Amino acid sequence: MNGCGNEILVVDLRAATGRVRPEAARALAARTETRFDQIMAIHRPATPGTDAYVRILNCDGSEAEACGNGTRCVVQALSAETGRSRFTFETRAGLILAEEHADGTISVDMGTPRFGWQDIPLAEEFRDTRAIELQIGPIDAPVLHSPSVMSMGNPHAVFWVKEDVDGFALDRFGPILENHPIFPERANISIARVTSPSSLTMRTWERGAGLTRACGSAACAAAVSAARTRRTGRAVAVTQPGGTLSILWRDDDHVIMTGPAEWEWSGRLDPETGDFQRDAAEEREIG
Ligand SMILES: N[C@@H](CCC[C@H](N)C(=O)O)C(=O)O
Repeated sequence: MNGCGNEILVVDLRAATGRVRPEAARALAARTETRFDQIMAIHRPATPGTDAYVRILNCDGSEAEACGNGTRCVVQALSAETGRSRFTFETRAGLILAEEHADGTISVDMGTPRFGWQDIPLAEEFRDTRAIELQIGPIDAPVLHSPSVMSMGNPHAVFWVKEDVDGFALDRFGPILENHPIFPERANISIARVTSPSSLTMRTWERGAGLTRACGSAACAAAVSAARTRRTGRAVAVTQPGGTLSILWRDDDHVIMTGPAEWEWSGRLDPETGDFQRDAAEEREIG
């Protein structure tokens, strides 16, 4: 499936006992046919009252706490299977509530943002995480500097720019910043530009996945950081190369992300080895 072009393998392991091994994830990611940004592995619920436990893997085999675009894909897959529209998932970041609307778009309650340096986490104390001392490029003329940092369940840094976000070599700066010692658990790195009091454009270098066409949690992080720094209001349309998401930072502090999900193809996977066989059925669209 994909969520705004973020390539997602939704792996149904509810009837299985195993897990997707990191080696299997890397093998799948290495093949053109099964290349992906994240795996959303659906397991039987671990906690009463939830519909599933969802384990999230990046294409480098690392685990992530949150994945907004992938969560919308899981909702659409389970809604197509069950006819239900509301779901509660458990992830490493906690409980996630989501709902499919009549027009096919899906809203995910991404939880509440955290701004404390230990919560993100950062390697050293920063009292104000709206803009931290971090820069890349020549010391006296940095290309990117002073990012807003926060946790949306997973760590994010958002660099604010005034120019077109496509003009920055994120493929070059992304890996350096993702692995900067200030981020002991690495970080998702975004470049964002405010285009109006209610809109942003952005690009993201994802932790464990590299450049992607969209990142839901990064869109939430950028929208919250924009509102927190008084660059925008609390309802923002965030446009990424793969499409636009609506983000609302509600007054109760919860962040609601709304956008599409799209089914592409299916197949059978061995989660131990990554062996994969695509179904004969041709591409179809749900929702
Ligand atoms: N694409 C995702 C984010 C996936 C996880 C991220 N790369 C991480 O390691 O934190 C999204 O849509 O949120």
